[in-house]
Amino acid sequence: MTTKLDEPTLGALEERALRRPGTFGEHALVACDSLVRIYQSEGIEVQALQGLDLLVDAGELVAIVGASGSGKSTLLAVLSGLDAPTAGRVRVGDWDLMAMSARQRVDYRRSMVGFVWQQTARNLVPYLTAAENVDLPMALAGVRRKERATRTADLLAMLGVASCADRRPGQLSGGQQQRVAIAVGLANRPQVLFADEPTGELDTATSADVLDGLRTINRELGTTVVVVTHDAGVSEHVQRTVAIRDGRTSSEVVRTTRTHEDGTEHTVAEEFAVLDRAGRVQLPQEYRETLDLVGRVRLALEDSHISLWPDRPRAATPTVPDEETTR
Ligand SMILES: Nc1ncnc2c1ncn2[C@@H]1O[C@H](COP(=O)(O)OP(=O)(O)OP(=O)(O)O)[C@@H](O)[C@H]1O
Repeated sequence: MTTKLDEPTLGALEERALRRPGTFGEHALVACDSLVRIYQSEGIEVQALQGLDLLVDAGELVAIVGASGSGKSTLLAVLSGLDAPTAGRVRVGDWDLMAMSARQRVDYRRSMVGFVWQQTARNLVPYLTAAENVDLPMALAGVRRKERATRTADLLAMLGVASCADRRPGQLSGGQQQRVAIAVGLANRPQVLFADEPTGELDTATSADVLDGLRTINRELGTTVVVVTHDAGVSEHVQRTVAIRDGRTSSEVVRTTRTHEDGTEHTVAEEFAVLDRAGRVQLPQEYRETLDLVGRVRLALEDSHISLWPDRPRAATPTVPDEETTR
């Protein structure tokens, strides 16, 4: 989106980011604090990230969803060390991505993080077999041949593609290619695997297989996984889904498994709005439409919650139903 007059200036955003205390998300593995990324394109400013906050704990499997243009790829480019934000802070493990030299950036990309991209051609070398593709990053990192062979076999087996070891990418289905790509991304034991639309070119059934592969490696190896997608259906496969809107985190869905008294289990999905550090909260569109919330709204602090309702004559709002409460 283009810059509007009432949007904060870059200077103001930078100043705000620097004012923040340094402890934000100190226990998280991935911490994005007020990330801003502004592109200059033919004299027009595009604010792809507008103060985005995101925390991911070690061992989590998180999906980041958002409409086209919401800033997902920009965020992933920053987290993968390919792009630098205009302002804000970003840390992955002990790596401060704002202060890395070119050399450190290469080390970071080789040792700390792994990637799976939407285009399989970007993930796999076409003239190498699946096993050779998994072997390659380890060979470049100087891992001994025997250890490489064991790890390659283990990863391909874990991802259900052991039988594809001697085939080239062109001889594999799209889903098999992406599962081999996950193995390649994990070869050098990264702490985090970033996947950008890994199921974007696949049908629903094959997508489920690939997501299952991500869940398996998250569970078996403990690798933290961040999947970026425009497919809201992915949220059914992960514990936490973070929605991005207009370059900011807007809401989160957390799925937990609860056990009934009779021992049966069921999954509960709870939606949360995300309050940013300036106190802004984005109300879900359906809430705004249902209550016709536009422009100025009434706000009241209650004992345990905040009430918010349309700015209409008082007679029309004698009580505040629970549904109008923000969380
Ligand atoms: N290199 C660039 N130059 C100028 N504008 C850019 C550039 N890259 C991205 N943008 C703009 O930044 C905004 C966010 O883009 P981004 O690609 O991060 O969104 P996205 O959520 O990944 O979208 P999609 O799902 O379509 O890939 C968009 O308005 C886009 O046009």
